[in-house]
This record gives sequence, structure tokens and C-alpha cells, in this order.
Amino acid sequence: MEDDKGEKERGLPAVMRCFDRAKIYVKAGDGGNGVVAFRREKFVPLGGPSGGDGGRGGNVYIEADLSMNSLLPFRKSVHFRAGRGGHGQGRNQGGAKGEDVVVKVAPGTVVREAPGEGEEEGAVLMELVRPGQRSLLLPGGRGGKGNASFKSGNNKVPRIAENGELGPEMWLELELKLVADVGIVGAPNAGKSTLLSAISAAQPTIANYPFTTLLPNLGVVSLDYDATMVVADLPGLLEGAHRGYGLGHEFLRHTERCSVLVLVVDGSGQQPDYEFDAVCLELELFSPELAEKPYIVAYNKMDLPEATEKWESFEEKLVSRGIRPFCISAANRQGTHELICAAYELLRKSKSVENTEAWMDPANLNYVADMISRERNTPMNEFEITHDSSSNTWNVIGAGIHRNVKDCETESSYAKYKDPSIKRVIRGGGPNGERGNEGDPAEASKEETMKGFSIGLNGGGYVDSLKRFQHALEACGVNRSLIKLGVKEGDTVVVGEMEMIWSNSPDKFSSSNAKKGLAGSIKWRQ
Ligand SMILES: Nc1nc2c(ncn2[C@@H]2O[C@H](COP(=O)(O)OP(=O)(O)OP(=O)(O)O)[C@@H](O)[C@H]2O)c(=O)[nH]1
Ligand SMILES: [Mg+2]
Repeated sequence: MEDDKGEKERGLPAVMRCFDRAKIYVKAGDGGNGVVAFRREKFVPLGGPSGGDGGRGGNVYIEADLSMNSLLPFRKSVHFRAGRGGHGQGRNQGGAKGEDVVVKVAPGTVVREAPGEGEEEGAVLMELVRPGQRSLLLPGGRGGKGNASFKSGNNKVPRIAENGELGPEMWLELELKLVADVGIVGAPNAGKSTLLSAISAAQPTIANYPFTTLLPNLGVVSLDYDATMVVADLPGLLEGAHRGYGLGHEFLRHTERCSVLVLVVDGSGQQPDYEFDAVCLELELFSPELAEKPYIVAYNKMDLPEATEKWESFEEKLVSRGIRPFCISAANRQGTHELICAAYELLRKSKSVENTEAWMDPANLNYVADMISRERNTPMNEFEITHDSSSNTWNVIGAGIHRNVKDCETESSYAKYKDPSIKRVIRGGGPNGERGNEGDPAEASKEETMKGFSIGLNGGGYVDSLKRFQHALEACGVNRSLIKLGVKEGDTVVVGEMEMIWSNSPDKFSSSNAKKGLAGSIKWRQ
């Protein structure tokens, strides 16, 4: 098997390898940052907050475009990045939305997530079959709120602004499986391309040597009665193509999506019936499903005496096996109309029984984006708590809460700067509102635990943001649930990647707790 593969790879020009496979990188735009700004006007000494919100990052779309018939363009362009949202500005000016990017692929492209380490194949994300189908793959990051958005009755001078959300990114593997109703297959030089050019407007290269056609050609065939079908002319098959010899193998899988096959046999060849059997065997060896597809046999080059001589015996042999072959001269367009009418009939019959499930519901095309948005929009109060009694640890799991932690984390550039080793587990002091240890970074990094928790870009905002997070935990019922489940003083509470410690005394800084007579609060580990 190894050898086969090596041989195949060696004999294959890059264009052919890249015809139907590509690996690309996509990234949605980051959201722009919100800003902290205050109005400064002559004669208005204390202007209110006026920092605008950041703009939304651009989206990444994937679209099936009829003008693309291969994945070759991705040899040259691999990275697709949507624009980032503009930052907010003073005077309540919001940032501009980032520019979207549309990745155009050939109809019939299967999009997979690039496999992770140790995986052979990534999950299929979508199949873009019909031209014009478009998928929103990655939604751009949301813009951060400027301080004008944080103005409230309690806080008229908010010094807090959010960073924009990062745009998601990923590597994709694209695989094209041509979408055609009819696939023309046969031995090299049988006249497949000639047939396509005879029945459609396509102009494939035709020449008197084997393997003229290196890449599949598509043509649209219009029949008299307002009916059309897409026909693909495939590179010639050779005995042993199923094992990777020759060119055919690379392209046999493109016939998987064809509903009907036309097997072209060169009637002027030495033994047309042997050629026919060899082609059938190739299909069967490649995949039994392929051999099961309805097909029509076209005995070609009937204008040549060598072909006419052998026609009768060929026809006889096939008829005895229950197959009725057509005889044609593709070059002279004789018998080709009957052939395509028969192919169309067969197509109609096979379509009526065709399992349409294979065509993905367009609603599913946005499946990745939906998943991302769902995660982004999961309410905070949807969470689960698990308990590990051996370490007295409570795990709070919920996309909404995790997102909040993440926001704190990305905003907590301070924590990372102080001590790289605690990048992920953030132990912060300061539920009582102490300001963070802003002093000498070297000094701070000596401490394993930190006091203070920096959120936001704008010094002075720590308490605001911390308060917000603690209020959120309390409001969405995490505290109450923990008490119900029997949390004890000093237990560890893990929310996302943040580790905190439970205290039975109510948080003095949370006035609503005291009012409701609720005991307990989660404190930052001190
Ligand atoms: N006399 C005659 N020659 C034909 C006919 N059809 C094709 N040919 C010739 O046969 C040769 C091969 O034709 P192609 O259409 O390139 O064959 P193909 O099957 O596409 O070959 P590959 O792409 O190499 O697999 C060319 O010289 C054609 O002119 C026909 O009906 N009559
Ligand atoms: Mg050809």
C-alpha cells in the first residue's frame, strides 16, 4: 500500500493534487475596543462619559460559486482574515464594523475542520452542493462597550471599557467532489472528451493520446424539452486505477456524486468487450456503490471500419448479459442525441428514488456559527455544579459563566504581566475593593497569590469590573446553589479557569446580599 501511494504521489503533478484538495486558514475579525472618554467642553467642567463602543469584527462566509470548478486557487491564497472592528472613539462615536470575507469554493465542496493531533480526519462542518449556497462560518467578535454604556444612576463617572471580543479562527480542509448528474468514464483515448464536446458547449482538450484529460471537465447539456443536466468528463481509467496507478483513481471519487454513468468504449480498439469488462472491474474495485450506479454503455468511433466490424459481436455479448449498448460516433455526433435522451431518462428515474438526505439542509450550513453564537449567548443562569469531595472542590460549568470568566481573563492583562505562571488560574484578592498591587512587577511576581485583580484597560476600573462579576455570580444563582449543595467554609470553587474560595460570611461589598440575608460569598483566594 505504501508503495502504491508513493508511486501515485510521484506521478501526480501538483495541479492535479491541488485540484480537489486544499487547506486554508480562516479568521473572523476581532471586535474593536470600547474606550473611556469624557466630554471636554469649554464652560462644562465635568462632562459626562462619552467613550463609544468598538465595532463588530467582520464575519467569515463560505459560498459555493459556479465560476469556481476546482480548488486550485487555494494553492496561492491560503489565509482569509476578516477585518477587525474599529475602536470606539470619544464623543460617543462607535467604531466601524470590520469587513467581511467571503471564501468562494466550487459547488460540491466538503468543508472539514482540520484534524487535530492524532486524528486522521476532522469533523465535517458542511457540504456546499448548490451554487449560491452560503454559510456564515465564523461570526466576528463583538465590539467592546465604551464607558458611555456603563453610565448608571450609581456610577456617573465609569472608568471602565471593554475590550472587543476576539474573532474565532480555525484551519479548514476542503475537499471537492464534483457535482454532476452524469459522469463519463472509460479507458484512456476512448473519446470521452469528444463526447462531452459533442453534447454540450464545453470545449475540453481532445487529442489522440491517452490521458489527454488531466482534470475533470464539466458541461451543461440542454435537451429539447427544456431540461438540462450537468455532465462531467473524467480522466481516463486504466487497469489498476483503483490501486492508485494512472490518473483515474484520483478522480473516481468524483463519480460518487453522479447519479448516472456513461461508460465509453473505444470500438476501434483491439478487444472492445475486454475494455468494457476492465472498466467495470475498475469501478467495482474502487467502490461497490459505484458499480451499483445506473449506467449506459456507449460504443464509440462507429465511423471507423474497425469499430463497425466488431459492433455486432459486442452488442450480442452485452445483450446476453442484459445490457443494451448504444453505438455512437462522438466525432460525427451520430447517435449522441439518443444516448443523452437515454441518460436523461435514467437520471429522472434515479432522481425520484434518490435519497435527498445527502443534500444538507441549508439551515445546517451555519452550524458552526450557531454553535459559537449559542455559546456566546448562553445565559449566565444556565450552569451545572459538580463536586469533588476528595479535594473539596466545586466546579461551576456553564458557557455563559465561562464566557464571563474569559472576558475577565482577556482583560486581565495585568495578571499575565505580573506572573506568567499564573496565566490561567487567576487567584485574585480584593473582594473588599482593594486596588491591585500595581507596584513593581518584579516584586509582585514573587508572590504566588496576588491581591487585586485588574480588569479593563483603564486603571481605576478594577473594582467596577470585579463587582460586576461577583454580582453576576450571585444574581445568576451560583451562590444559592452552592449553599443548597452544602458548600463549606474554605472549599475551592472553580468557575471556568478561575479558582476561588468560599467564605460563609456575606460579602460586605455586596449590599444586596446583606439585604436578602443571604449568607456566604465566593471570595478571591487570598
Ligand atoms: N474516428 C473517430 N475518432 C474519435 C471519435 N471520438 C473520439 N475520437 C478520437 O479519439 C481520440 C481521443 O479522443 P478524446 O476525446 O481525447 O478521448 P478521451 O477518452 O477523452 O481520452 P483521455 O482524456 O486521454 O482519457 C482523439 O483523437 C479523437 O479525435 C469518433 O467518434 N470517431
Ligand atoms: Mg479526455
